[in-house]
Amino acid sequence: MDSFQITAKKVVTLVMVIDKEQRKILLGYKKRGFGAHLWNGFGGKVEPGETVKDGAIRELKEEAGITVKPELIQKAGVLLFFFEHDPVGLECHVYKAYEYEGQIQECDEMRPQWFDIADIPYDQMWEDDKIWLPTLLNEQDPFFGKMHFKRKPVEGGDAMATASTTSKLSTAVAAPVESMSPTPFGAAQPKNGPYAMFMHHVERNLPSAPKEASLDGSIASFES
Ligand SMILES: Nc1[nH]c(=O)nc2c1ncn2[C@H]1C[C@H](O)[C@@H](COP(=O)(O)OP(=O)(O)OP(=O)(O)O)O1
Repeated sequence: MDSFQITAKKVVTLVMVIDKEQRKILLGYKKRGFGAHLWNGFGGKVEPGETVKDGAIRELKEEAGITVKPELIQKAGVLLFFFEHDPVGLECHVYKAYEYEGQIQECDEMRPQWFDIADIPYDQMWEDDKIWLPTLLNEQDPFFGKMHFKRKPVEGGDAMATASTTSKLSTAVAAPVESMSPTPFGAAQPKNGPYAMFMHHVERNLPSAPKEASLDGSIASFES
């Protein structure tokens, strides 16, 4: 486990927008950067001077064009990601929102699209999402998760999606969104990104949401 020891962490956010009535979830296709070519919630680094929640709201606006009021966005959990031989872990604060304002819009980083909750493209998402996203959707939050990743070998068919993945995506149910562009599939794409999940542990139904994780992988404090 020494190869997973971290000495620092980066705080990032992830927002899941859910339409309870229609049983749909808004995901974004990441066009570039960390996690490129995967579907995910909206989020990114928290900037100096802003709260984690404010960072989550800002990233949602930047990446999906929509606004959520601070009182209508709820902390669903914290995930701590460890990457082998990387001394910096990711502390990812996951939020959920059932209401939003504004028009959903694509940006240069993300292409938003609604998916039926029964048809979430887990095979084109970070591998850990299938572990904790059902927890959020089933309202078994707050949760705390620890996920350990190993880098996939560059060669080998396993690390690459095949044509069948492409066709699955094209059948995903989508509600109309302004200014959509086609997903640039065609060439081989990374399946679930360049990392393989090696180990995971999730605690569900916590009495309150974790606020911060310790470098040893435990919960340091809870939201008051
Ligand atoms: N294993 C994982 N599972 C997951 O579901 N989301 C992950 C993940 N690892 C990282 N993320 C998400 C969290 C966060 O929204 C984003 C990483 O934040 P980054 O700041 O690196 O991303 P960006 O390139 O979007 O940065 P910004 O420039 O801050 O927008 O990727």
